[in-house]
Amino acid sequence: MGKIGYLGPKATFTHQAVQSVFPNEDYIPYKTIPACIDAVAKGDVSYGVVPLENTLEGSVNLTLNYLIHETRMPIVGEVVLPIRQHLMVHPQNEGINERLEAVYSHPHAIAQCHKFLYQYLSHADIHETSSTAWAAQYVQEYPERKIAAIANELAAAEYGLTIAKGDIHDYSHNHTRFVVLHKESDAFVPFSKEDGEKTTLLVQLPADDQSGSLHQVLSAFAWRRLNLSKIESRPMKTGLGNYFFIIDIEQKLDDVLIPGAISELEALGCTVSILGTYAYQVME
Ligand SMILES: O=C(O)C(=O)C[C@]1(C(=O)O)C=C[C@@H](O)C=C1
Repeated sequence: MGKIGYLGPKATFTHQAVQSVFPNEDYIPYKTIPACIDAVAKGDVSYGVVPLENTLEGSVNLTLNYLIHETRMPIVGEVVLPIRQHLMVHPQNEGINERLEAVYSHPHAIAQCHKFLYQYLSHADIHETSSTAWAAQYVQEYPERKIAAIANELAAAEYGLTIAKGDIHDYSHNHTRFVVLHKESDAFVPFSKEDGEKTTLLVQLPADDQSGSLHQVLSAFAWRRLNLSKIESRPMKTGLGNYFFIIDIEQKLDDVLIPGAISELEALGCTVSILGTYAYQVME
């Protein structure tokens, strides 16, 4: 299977996603999402796993931007995990919640707990880190400081922290989609079960902006009865008002329908790239 890269350090949510898809393999943690994607491109690891979207916070922009603008690595699989966020402190600081001076975590985790932080910890400074587990490790290293991390149970155990308050995410339906990347677009992913299939397209509208262009794009899918599960616009970074559209279709690339839709979009003057065609697994 080769080595599997992920957004580390040990005990991030991404680490959990990796373990659920690739049990008992060699894992390599990377400090950032771009470093993990580049490791796949350079062949330092065979597969890379990075977060893509959260139910409460939406897309992980860093992942999307890097995959679109910097290093196009095919998506070969997706895993969806339930996300439970906990507030954790060094055991020496148990019971000091009201006197906490700062809270550390990944921006997405902080955003998932906004209401909790506003209600109970508005006196504390909030610091963003490259991952939740990085924040937990930092709290472990500074027992003399009155600080906490927001991270998962695995991180509390890995870094010897005490959970001061469990399940602090603002809405119970909290899930994150993680994508599996590989240099070969048809690489095998050892899912224990498959819950569905998807194809992700990147569509650029014709340069001469005309009324109804997006409507025509959507029609190409609608009359073929291709169900879409997501459409999102992302800046092309060429000027205000210039966007790509990322479109998820609820099926794998076939011989007729999706190629037909792509040809129709190209005839309309769109530029279309396939970011991946893959199966996904939903973990309980
Ligand atoms: O920091 C982590 O533990 C991650 O795996 C990153 C990440 C994210 O980017 O969304 C993954 C899942 C949670 O939604 C919060 C953080």
